[in-house]
Amino acid sequence: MNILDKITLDKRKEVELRKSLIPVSQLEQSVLFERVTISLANNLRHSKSGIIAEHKRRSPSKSVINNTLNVQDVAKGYEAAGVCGMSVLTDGKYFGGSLDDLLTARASCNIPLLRKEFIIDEYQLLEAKAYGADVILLIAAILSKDEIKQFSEFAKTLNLDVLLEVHNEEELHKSIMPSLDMLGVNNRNLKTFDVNLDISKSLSNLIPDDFVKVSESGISNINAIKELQPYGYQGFLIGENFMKTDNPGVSATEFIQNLEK
Ligand SMILES: O=P(O)(O)OC[C@@H](O)[C@@H](O)c1c[nH]c2ccccc12
Repeated sequence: MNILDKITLDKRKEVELRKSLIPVSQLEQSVLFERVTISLANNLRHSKSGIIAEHKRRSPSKSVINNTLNVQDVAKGYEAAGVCGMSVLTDGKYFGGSLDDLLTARASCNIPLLRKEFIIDEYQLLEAKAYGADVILLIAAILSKDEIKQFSEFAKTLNLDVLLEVHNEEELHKSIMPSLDMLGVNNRNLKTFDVNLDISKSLSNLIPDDFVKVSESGISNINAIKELQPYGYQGFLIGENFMKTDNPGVSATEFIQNLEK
């Protein structure tokens, strides 16, 4: 079994337990259900740099990235750096994150927050909303076309932006539908962890112009972004490059200043 199958299998069990612990009616009572969300897609459309900065403590491909930071400082630092949005990993087992991280980030900044999660159930979208997300991620590799449609349409009823992630042409073809806001190309193969920026380049012309194009993973310098911009990318999701430093906010600040120079 590949790692993605394993993560998805574990996630199904986890979500069943979560549902038994916190009923939908309770999630819907969160004050954050009343909050007016901020659109990441809009921010990206109007930004020169288009950086989405991620909070990621560890990953199955890299083990520990940073264990000493706290989410509050990272969120404040990213906001001060002028990022378009922040991605918060909420998977515990493989990435060391939690929904509490999302809530802490929400309490610490006013930028769009992406719940970075392996979504396999509508319940997780209600959680995303209840814990303060503005955007959800849907991963084409683990979802059917019908599920992508169902989850993205449900997200829109909650006023959440939808970022759909693909890694190859087949995933892209099954995914294109009007209920998505952004199309992300993951440069990392989630089954093998190989990273190659050429994937963003080769898929770019197959993505219709009405979606904001986002390039994800393995971006470690501004040259990578300068190379990807001519292919129409307006968003760049960066995790490790910032999180591996002692001060991700300062790293993001310097990165954005150099990029906008
Ligand atoms: O740390 P990186 O290489 O900059 O990558 C960030 C982000 O793209 C990556 O964490 C990611 C992209 N898609 C995902 C899906 C699930 C978990 C994680 C991810």
